[in-house]
Amino acid sequence: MAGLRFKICGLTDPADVPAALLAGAGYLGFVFFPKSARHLTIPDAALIAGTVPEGICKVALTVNASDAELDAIVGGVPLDMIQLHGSETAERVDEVRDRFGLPVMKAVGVSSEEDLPKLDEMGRAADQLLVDAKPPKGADLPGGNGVAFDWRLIAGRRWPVPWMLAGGLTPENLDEAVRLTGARQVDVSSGVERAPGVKDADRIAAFGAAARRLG
Ligand SMILES: O=C(O)c1ccccc1NCC(=O)[C@H](O)[C@H](O)COP(=O)(O)O
Repeated sequence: MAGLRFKICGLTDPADVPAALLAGAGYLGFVFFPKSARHLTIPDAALIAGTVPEGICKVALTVNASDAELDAIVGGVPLDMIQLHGSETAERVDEVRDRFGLPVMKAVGVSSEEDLPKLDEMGRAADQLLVDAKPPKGADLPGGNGVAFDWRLIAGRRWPVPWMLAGGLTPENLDEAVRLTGARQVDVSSGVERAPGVKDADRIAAFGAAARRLG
């Protein structure tokens, strides 16, 4: 398989796009979740996504969104994929794919072995899996918390669809995370920020360099 592909998630500024592209990102994520510091309005997301060249996958990240909310997002922003990051069921994954005609990436939070069957279930339903850390107790956000899970839990596990490792990744720990899990796609948000919702071009470049070394 080709080199390590990565997604920079939670872009909030138009200047984040060239930084991510220069680093070699293959996916860019836009967060639609008002409690998040990375939340974008539809016009702001349209402005940023509109600058992304063809061939780079633009992902809308939503949490238990209704059809009406998804209608507004998909109707207002140029997108290539929908990420479902809430408690959506396999049936909802199918519904969203059918209604919007876009591939669906389903996020599953992992903190113990008990979470692994969910990965298998969603690996049969979704077009891609995002294998993320479960949020800490009491967290406001179901993802983007900058925490990692025990990567050994998924060592050697595979699913029938492409999957991405996420949760607490940084330029510094990417090597170990990939070595332990065998991931060929990864996702990062907090690890390339200087403050919640504020991406750091130098850290994005460092993440891209770490990904290239693993490619
Ligand atoms: O990033 C957010 O603010 C967010 C809000 C609500 C649901 C999910 C969210 N992020 C999901 C992602 O795909 C993150 O990139 C992923 O959880 C990894 O985040 P991090 O641990 O901060 O690198």
